[in-house]
Amino acid sequence: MTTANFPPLQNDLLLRAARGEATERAPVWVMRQAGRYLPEFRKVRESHEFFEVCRTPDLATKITLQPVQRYPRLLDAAIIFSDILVIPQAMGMEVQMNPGPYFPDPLVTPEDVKKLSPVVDVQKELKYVFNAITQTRIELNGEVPLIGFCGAPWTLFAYMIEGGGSKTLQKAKTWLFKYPEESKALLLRIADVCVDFLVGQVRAGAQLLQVFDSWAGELSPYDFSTFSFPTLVHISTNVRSRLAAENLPSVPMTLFAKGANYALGLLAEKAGYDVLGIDWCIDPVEARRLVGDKVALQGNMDPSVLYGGRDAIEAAVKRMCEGFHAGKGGWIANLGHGITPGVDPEDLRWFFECVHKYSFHCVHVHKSSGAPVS
Ligand SMILES: Cc1c2[nH]c(c1CCC(=O)O)Cc1[nH]c(c(CCC(=O)O)c1C)Cc1[nH]c(c(CCC(=O)O)c1C)Cc1[nH]c(c(C)c1CCC(=O)O)C2
Repeated sequence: MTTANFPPLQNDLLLRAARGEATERAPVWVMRQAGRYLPEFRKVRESHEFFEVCRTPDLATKITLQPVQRYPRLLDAAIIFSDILVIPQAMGMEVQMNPGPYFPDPLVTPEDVKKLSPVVDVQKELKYVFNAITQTRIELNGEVPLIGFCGAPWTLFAYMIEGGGSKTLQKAKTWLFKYPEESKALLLRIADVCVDFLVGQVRAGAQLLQVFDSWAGELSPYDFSTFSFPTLVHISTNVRSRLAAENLPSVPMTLFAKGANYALGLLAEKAGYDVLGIDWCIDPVEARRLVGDKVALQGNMDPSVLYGGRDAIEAAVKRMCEGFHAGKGGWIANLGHGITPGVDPEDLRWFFECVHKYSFHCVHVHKSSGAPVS
């Protein structure tokens, strides 16, 4: 099976919105949509370890499809079931999930970089992700596009040094400020693995790529532009040139730099992504003002609104739709971060239904009256 003979795509709302084209309503999906809030996901996890699921294409495919099957005609994208931490594993580090990420042997000083594999054969090390993507593309049967992803170098660097989650990122920041040159070298080394990984995902069948810089918001604007931003540009530039050189589809690219709302103008202007994801700490109108019409936006309802019941969800979705539709440019409806365990799957269904209802309304009114919606 090659990319050319996958089943034809029946719903291209996501891809059109990502390219900034007008859509009849906003496409919608949610980060972590195949996850612990779903009983069918937890059922699979009862008998399989987290990374075992990632490494077994049958299981990764099954879980990727779970939300698509549960919410037929409501969901406009699938995202491959995997984790950002497969890159540190491919670079030679051990990572466990118990229940959060845990690295038994993190990088403590720049000396430890020697412990990483000198050359990473991404095609071999992450073949299981590529196989899962190809299998999912086949089983999706063209229903919705499939998103591939990776972690951004700064976020991965932080995990590799902290050895897991952290409130202050004290160890990772010690590296940045004490060993800036060694830090930049390691960040670029991770970025090169990201490039190979993302290109491989498109070769395997991914139709849009998202880079998650989940810890971008922990950096000052200066440190973000010094340490993270150059690696994000490295990724977008090299992925695009490699896709062109290898005659692969030029898929849209999304960057979600969580918390880096201070950098939205810079990112829209110079990072080289088609879509910028935003969290809930910025108003959609303000985000659109900062990025102009250069990129599509993705986001941004606070995931915790999903705990607030139907009226709260409907009001928040309506407000979000009005905010995003008030400006020009593409919009992909999403949460401002991943969906959390404990959300009732029926409340997520309601979120999708509200996006269908209100984003249609906004576009419609906008077009027919020529005036922004009140
Ligand atoms: C930081 C990060 C990680 N992983 C990821 C990020 C970036 C997005 C973000 O900021 O949330 C990305 C990720 N992780 C997972 C996906 C799958 C696709 C999807 O549904 O979006 C994606 C895109 C599955 C997962 N990754 C993980 C789970 C839950 C683990 C389980 O099954 O027990 C899932 C479904 C575990 C994971 N993986 C990670 C953490 C911190 C945790 C534990 C805490 C948590 O669950 O949020 C690292």
